[in-house]
Amino acid sequence: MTPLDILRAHEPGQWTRPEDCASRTPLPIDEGDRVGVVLFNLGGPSTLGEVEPFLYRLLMDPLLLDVPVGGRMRRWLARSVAYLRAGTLREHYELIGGASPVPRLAREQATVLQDHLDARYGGPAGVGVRVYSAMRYGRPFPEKVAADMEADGVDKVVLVPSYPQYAAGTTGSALAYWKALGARGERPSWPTTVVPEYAANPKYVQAVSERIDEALQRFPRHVREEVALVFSAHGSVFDAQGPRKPPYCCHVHSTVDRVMQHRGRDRPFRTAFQSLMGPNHWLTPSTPDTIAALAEQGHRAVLVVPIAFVTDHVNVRYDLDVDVRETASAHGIDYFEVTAGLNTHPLFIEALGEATMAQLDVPIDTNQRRHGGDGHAQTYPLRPLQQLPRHKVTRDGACPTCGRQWGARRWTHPDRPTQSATATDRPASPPDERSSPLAESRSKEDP
Ligand SMILES: C=CC1=C(C)c2cc3[nH]c(cc4nc(cc5[nH]c(cc1n2)c(C)c5CCC(=O)O)C(CCC(=O)O)=C4C)c(C)c3C=C
Ligand SMILES: [Fe+2]
Repeated sequence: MTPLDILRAHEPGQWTRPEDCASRTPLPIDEGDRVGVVLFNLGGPSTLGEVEPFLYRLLMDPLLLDVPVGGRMRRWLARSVAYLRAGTLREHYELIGGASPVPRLAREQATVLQDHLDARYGGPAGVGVRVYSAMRYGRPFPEKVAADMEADGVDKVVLVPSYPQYAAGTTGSALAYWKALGARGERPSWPTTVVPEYAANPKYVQAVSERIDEALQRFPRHVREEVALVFSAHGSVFDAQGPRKPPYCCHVHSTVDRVMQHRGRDRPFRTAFQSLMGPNHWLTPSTPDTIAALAEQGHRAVLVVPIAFVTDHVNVRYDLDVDVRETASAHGIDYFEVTAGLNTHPLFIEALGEATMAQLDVPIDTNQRRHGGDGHAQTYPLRPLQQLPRHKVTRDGACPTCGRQWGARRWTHPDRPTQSATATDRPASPPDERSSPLAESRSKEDP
């Protein structure tokens, strides 16, 4: 399917909410079934020669970039901007190793996820699981992946976008493409379920927190205590209002809230949006502005935590690690670091596994000890990793920042079904009010 085909198939107003795509009931799986897990990603150029076609496909996506021109005019515009932007972008890719790391890292994630799903769930349940990596704007394209799945005899499908937070331009776009392929008869029609988001999955949250701890070790010991965190989400255009307003912002704030809750709100933090381009109405504040504001408030050490994507990529390794680092230095930030991507962090792979399994009804209870689970778990975060139980998902999380009911789905512990919403959703008090001049900003993010 060409970028022009997907533009023509696009119906405005669709795919702006997880509800537009998510299945509300788990997909029944029988013993002997072959389940194909499609791990969707944005993709990226694997060579410098692929930079311009990658950009063209991206700029032709009506869900990512909503501009008031269509058809051939849009194609001309996308080609021109891709041509103009490609020169600069190639330089950025050259600086980070000559290509996008996304395709390689996404393949690795798919391999490790497959091993995990097989060992933890598929094997004990007698279900064949195969994980496929598919890219929205690069290779392998979803149509090629669908052909492989057909050749492999897949019976049922789970679509797992690698984006933790739902945005129409990322998850929505991947699903719209998959749906359009089905509508055009370019892939078989399988019984299918979708993971809409996993922004508050406890293992995902814990994996982000571990990346923070690793990166804190890179700061000199004497400043470590005072490092401020800037959670940096990829920018998104923010013009739809009212009930169709996309939940992306609420999901990002949900993730940040859970990570800081997990860390006992140990230090000052901010949430910001990066890599904004063009004159659109982007989510604010921007990452560079936020760092400048922190410098003005007297902070000297900043750790940036990319939060809306799960591998290293050019907008982290160049935009943050090179460009924003210079901005930070110019504003007097003496110590500046960026966390590594989650990539194949074991807890993150387990989170993807839980998100996948939450959409499936498998023939046995994989929580039972004889099936590799841990039977009855009492406390969630302190259990050894291999013993963590499968979590159930509810849909009643509220955004910790604006209070709308579009926060991330809440993951409740199967052995503590009565756990109150307030215990998990309300920002925690700081563990102690230290007498440091930064203490007042530890407890809660500034507006
Ligand atoms: C123009 C509008 C764009 C929106 C809206 C947008 C949202 C968005 N993007 C990501 C994740 C990634 N985007 C990446 C690259 C990239 N994104 C845009 C445009 C928009 N993204 C462009 C033009 C590019 C190309 C790079 C550049 O020109 O700077 C990447 C990097 C891929 C790589 O190969 O390294 C990621 C990752 C999210 C999560 C998001 C959320 C709404
Ligand atoms: Fe992007």
